[in-house]
Amino acid sequence: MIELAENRYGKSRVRLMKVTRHAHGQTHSHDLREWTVQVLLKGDFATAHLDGDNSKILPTDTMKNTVYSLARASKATAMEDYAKELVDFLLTRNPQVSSAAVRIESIMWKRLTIDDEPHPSAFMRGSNELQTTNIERAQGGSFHVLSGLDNLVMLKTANSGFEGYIKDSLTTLPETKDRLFGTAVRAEWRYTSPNLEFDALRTKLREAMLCTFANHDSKSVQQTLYAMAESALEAVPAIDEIEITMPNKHCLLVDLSRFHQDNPNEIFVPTDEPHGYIEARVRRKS
Ligand SMILES: O=c1[nH]c(=O)c2[nH]c(=O)[nH]c2[nH]1
Repeated sequence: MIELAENRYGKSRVRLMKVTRHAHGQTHSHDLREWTVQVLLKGDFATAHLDGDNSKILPTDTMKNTVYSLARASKATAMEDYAKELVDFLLTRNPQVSSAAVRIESIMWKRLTIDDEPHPSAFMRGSNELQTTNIERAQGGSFHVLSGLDNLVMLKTANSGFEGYIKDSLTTLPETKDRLFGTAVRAEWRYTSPNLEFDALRTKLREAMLCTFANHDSKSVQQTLYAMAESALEAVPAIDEIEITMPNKHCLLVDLSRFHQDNPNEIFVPTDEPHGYIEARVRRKS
């Protein structure tokens, strides 16, 4: 006997750019947002899978159109608030849907500075860092808000060592008090309420993590990751849990002795693969 265990469907990689135009007399200024949206629905779709009956299927093409139409209508500035509107819209119009989830990844655009002045309508790509949110709600239930960031690439050239680890017959790694520490942070935190100043909290949380990364006297990636999580939980009381992933993007010291040169931690080979993979979820004790 075979049965349908679980299913969900929706539209992925819906790319959207929104320009908000502010007019101030003769002058103008624009805000720019670029989002990649995913919509996923769970519900009563068994007959579609089992019988080929699409009568309960909202086409994913319609979901894509909904993303654009609601983006036009929405006054939300934080992507969390727009995602909530999208979830509500889909649940209200589709009783066959038991829960709706929206994920948004926001691309970093920065305003150009020209002649020391912020330009009203020209932007540059800030970095490949993404700001993310996942909003989910069941029919009649409340919102679950998980926000985060991805690919926050950072490196520190001091205050990082790695010593005192297990040594066995396969150990080749030398102990070091002074190494480069490069990483690309992925983080996801859970808000305890769906009604918050999401943009301001995100800024505060991100700043706290950056500050800890920069200033931490690191004995390992593990210790710094935990310290960053702790500082995020301290900076933003409205979250109760954060998961952080930090690859250890090794920078290997080049042996220059073959050329009768010293190398006092100046010349490295940056490597991507293989890399260490460190992950932890840190939460408030209940
Ligand atoms: O910070 C580190 N943690 C490890 O677990 C580890 N393992 C390793 O080879 N180098 C490092 N660095």
